[in-house]
Amino acid sequence: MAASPHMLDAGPSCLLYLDDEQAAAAGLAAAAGLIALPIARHRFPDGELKLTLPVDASGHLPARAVLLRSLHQPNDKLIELLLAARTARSLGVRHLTLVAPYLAYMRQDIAFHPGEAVSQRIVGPFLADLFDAVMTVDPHLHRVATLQEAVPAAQTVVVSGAPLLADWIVRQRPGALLVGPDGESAQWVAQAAARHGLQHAVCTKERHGDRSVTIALPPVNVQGRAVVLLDDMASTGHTLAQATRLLWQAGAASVDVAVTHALIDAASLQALHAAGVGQFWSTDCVAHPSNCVPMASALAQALGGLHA
Ligand SMILES: O=P(O)(O)OC[C@H]1O[C@H](OP(=O)(O)OP(=O)(O)O)[C@H](O)[C@@H]1O
Repeated sequence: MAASPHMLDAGPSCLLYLDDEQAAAAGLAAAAGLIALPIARHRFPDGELKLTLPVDASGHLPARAVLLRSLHQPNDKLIELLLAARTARSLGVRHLTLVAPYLAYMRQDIAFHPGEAVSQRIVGPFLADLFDAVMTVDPHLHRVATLQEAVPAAQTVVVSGAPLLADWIVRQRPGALLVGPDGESAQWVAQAAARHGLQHAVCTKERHGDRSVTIALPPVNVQGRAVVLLDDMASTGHTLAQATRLLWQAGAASVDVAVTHALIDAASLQALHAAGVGQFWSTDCVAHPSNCVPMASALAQALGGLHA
């Protein structure tokens, strides 16, 4: 079936997803009123990938489509996006939106040493070349003001997990003190605190290496307070572990953690608990046992705005 102007006007009509994100796709499709269609994957013995897109009886896809792919552990996934997006175009998709709840390769935004690849400046345009629009949640854009700068030439939409994390936190720890572990987290901590009239403060952090950071607590009295550390992501967990130790030393009554992106593995999470973290909560941007805050409704709402 060839794409008609009517179909283009009708908004996205399908949500394409890879087979390991069936649950996330079902949630987003239901919230957004889309039909979820799986892309089948086959890995050849030599490691190469074959994708098969879910075409209709005449071998086509709808004129508008959304591709859901959260980009944690991203290296294979970037090849998937390349194969899927180019194939979708050849099968009739004229407007293609990437929904990447976690957007990878945004953290290296400058060359810290001569010769380093500035990944954000390479992966962002790569995605812009494949997709008409790119949507993500709380991207890590330290020295870049907007996602549009990182992903030029595509329409960009940023959804925040902070309000929904705040709703969760206030139910679990009413009256908590929200603390951000570094300057960049201030944007999310302030937003979450304002939503429920919570007190908040932000640490300062110096990063020395992948697993080495120095943190200083803000000048706020944490004695006897239920503290919730709020950040965009936990990866090795060293940032949150160090902040947690300092908060306990300063007399906090409890320290829990809420993050948008739970990139942390089981061993690092265990180390975080050993450092004094009580509960560890996350949105479902990255599938993880700690997921307790679904993002489907917020993403669906943003998709509606994108295609309105
Ligand atoms: O769990 P971890 O391994 O500690 O990583 C997570 C931390 O890293 C990121 O900040 P980062 O230090 O990269 O901020 P920067 O952009 O200021 O370097 C992120 O915002 C977290 O605070």
